[in-house]
Amino acid sequence: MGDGTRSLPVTLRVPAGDPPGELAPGGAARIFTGAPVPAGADTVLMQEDCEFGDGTVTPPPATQARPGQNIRPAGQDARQGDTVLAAGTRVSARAIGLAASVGVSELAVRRPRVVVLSSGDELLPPGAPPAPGKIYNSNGPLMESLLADSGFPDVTALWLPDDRARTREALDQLLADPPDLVMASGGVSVGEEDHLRAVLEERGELDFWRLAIKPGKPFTFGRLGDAGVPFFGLPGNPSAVLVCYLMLVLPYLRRCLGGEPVLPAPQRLPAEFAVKPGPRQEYLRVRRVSRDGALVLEKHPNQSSGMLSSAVWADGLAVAPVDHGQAAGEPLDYYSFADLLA
Ligand SMILES: Nc1nc2c(c(=O)[nH]1)N[C@H]1C(S)=C(S)[C@@H](COP(=O)(O)OP(=O)(O)OC[C@H]3O[C@@H](n4cnc5c(N)ncnc54)[C@H](O)[C@@H]3O)O[C@H]1N2
Ligand code: MOO
Repeated sequence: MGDGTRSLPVTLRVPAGDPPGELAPGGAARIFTGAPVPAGADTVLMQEDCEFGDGTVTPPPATQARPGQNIRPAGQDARQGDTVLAAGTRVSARAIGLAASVGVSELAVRRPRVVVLSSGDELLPPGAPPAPGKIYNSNGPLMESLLADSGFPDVTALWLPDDRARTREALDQLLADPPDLVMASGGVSVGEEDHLRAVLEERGELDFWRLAIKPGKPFTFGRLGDAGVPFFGLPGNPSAVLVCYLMLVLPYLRRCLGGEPVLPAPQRLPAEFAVKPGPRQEYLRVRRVSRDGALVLEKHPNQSSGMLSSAVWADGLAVAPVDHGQAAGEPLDYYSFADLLA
């Protein structure tokens, strides 16, 4: 470093990409952003702060320079032997960037294979002409897309009719090459045509049936076949599928993969609406709105579990605890869809 009065000969030029080289004592190097610091140099000054002569440079007074400035030390991001991505880390774009920065071009990943089942004789595939008594299968595409949005793209989607023998056959077929998880919608309530839960009991075991949540009451969990493939039986109502996936299936998948936390921390926000006490924990489709500069929760007026337009209108879920009533203005836990899927 100069003392501000002495001009130094520029003896070296170090473009980015060149090997470091060595700076002779008493000399200065012209160096470019991204270039390695030559041996013998300990400080980089910005050219704007220097004066240039014919092959010489006059640095600013030493008081304006700090040794090491403008140098990124080797090992600043990661040192040899450091774990840069711990097991259980989701392979995000950020993680891929970090792996690439340490020269890693391939990562060993666990990518669960999920089978999505949509059950019901009333279901038509979207795109088919409408027909009396039929509705479009929204849960299949919803489940597939929720899985893809949360990092699980390896999905096989199947349709099951309301038929015990064919349901049995389909489960046997998929157990010939067991996936990591089966997620079904519909057929888990108490109707005579609800066969999935019955076949689960034949072909595996039912761990539990029914939860005190709204929507999602007939939620079913069990294990299929000798492999004990986890089976999530989601109720057929589309908003129940959305809530049960975000609050039950996705946390389970994350826990299996070692990713913590499995749920984001909720935000506590005042609700603009009153809550009536009820026997089930309720997941309300809400959105955050700004009122007089403060964020509050607005509830969609129609919370029917059969509809999805309210889920598209909403930007998240507010949770009303069991047997809990409150007046408008009191706070509730809120999870944004973006946080839940991140
Ligand atoms: N007697 C009782 N009936 C019902 C009860 C109950 O406790 N006792 N619970 C109700 C609740 S809560 C729910 S949720 C539903 C769930 O029943 P299932 O899981 O057996 O579902 P399904 O009956 O097959 O379907 C319910 C509803 O959702 C429609 N659906 C089904 N699959 C799809 C799909 N892939 N895409 C779009 N919509 C779908 C289906 O047509 C029904 O309207 O049970 C209540 N009944
Ligand atoms: O789960 Mo049901 O969706 O409570 O209506």
